[in-house]
Amino acid sequence: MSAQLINGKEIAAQVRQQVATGVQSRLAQGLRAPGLAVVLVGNDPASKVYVGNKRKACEEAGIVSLSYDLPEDTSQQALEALIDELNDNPTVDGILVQLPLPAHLDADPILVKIRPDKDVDGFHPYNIGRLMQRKPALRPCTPAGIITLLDSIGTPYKGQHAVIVGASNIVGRPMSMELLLKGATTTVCHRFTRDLPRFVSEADILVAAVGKPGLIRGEWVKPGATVIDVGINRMPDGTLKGDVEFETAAKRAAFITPVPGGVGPMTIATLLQNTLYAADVLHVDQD
Ligand SMILES: Nc1nc(=O)c2c([nH]1)NC[C@@H]1CN(c3ccc(C(=O)N[C@@H](CCC(=O)O)C(=O)O)cc3)C=[N+]21
Ligand SMILES: [Mg+2]
Repeated sequence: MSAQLINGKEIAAQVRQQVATGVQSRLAQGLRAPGLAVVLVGNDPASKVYVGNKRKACEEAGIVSLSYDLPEDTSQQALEALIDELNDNPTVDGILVQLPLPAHLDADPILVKIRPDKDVDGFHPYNIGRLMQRKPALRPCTPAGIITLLDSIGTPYKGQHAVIVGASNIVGRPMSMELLLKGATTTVCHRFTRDLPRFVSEADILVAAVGKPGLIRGEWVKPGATVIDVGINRMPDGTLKGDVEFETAAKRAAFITPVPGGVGPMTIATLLQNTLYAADVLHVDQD
């Protein structure tokens, strides 16, 4: 392997420590600790693990985590009523509704209902619009966390070709806006892209966010590229595998993120940053 590993776990720990310091400084000023409401509907085992990790990370940083575990058969109306209540609760700075929701629920009206200044996932159309118009407010956690990783290795951005594989609302699309804001020339590839290997081979910065294990072949990677793997694919043997064929890609790349221990921990650390930002900067005197 010639690539240098980007240690997301370590950088995430540093970010969480910075957040903890920010929380301490609020307390020293006589302000309350930031509060994050985490809403989980149903019993999806993966969601339970993720939500558990988020709550634990909050508590370690001194953020108060308010848990709302709702039954699988929760109605759209009941979930929307909870959002109204959390929007009006002055001790709640951030609201996170874990996705995916059970099939009978429609996520869009829920996400639009969250007050944009409490939208710590950055999924509200207001926050997406702000990012698109290069005045980001609350930014989606995974793409923002990836920018923290790229900054940590001194990525030059300007003049670089960033290629994003995957065009989802939560990763690919906001990732393209983040990289464009940094001055990269940005291409988004997706299921209808013809000749994916050609685009990948031209990427100075490659972000893979498709959810297909090993889709990106190591031989496609441009020598010296920075490779960011967002894929978290649970294999039948229980191990996690990224979207990038790691061993071969690492021979050609200059920098690469591992799975696990790369992007995933950064998503959670950025959620904590967003919650502190919502409390410190976007605070509207509700109380
Ligand atoms: N409203 C909402 N916001 C989200 O941010 C959100 C969501 N819904 N739904 C699901 C996805 C997924 N996601 C991850 C967070 C951390 C890890 C993470 O910590 N991964 C560890 C491994 C964890 C494991 O072992 O499974 C790692 O990559 O090292 C992974 C995935 C947040 N998501
Ligand atoms: Mg606020």
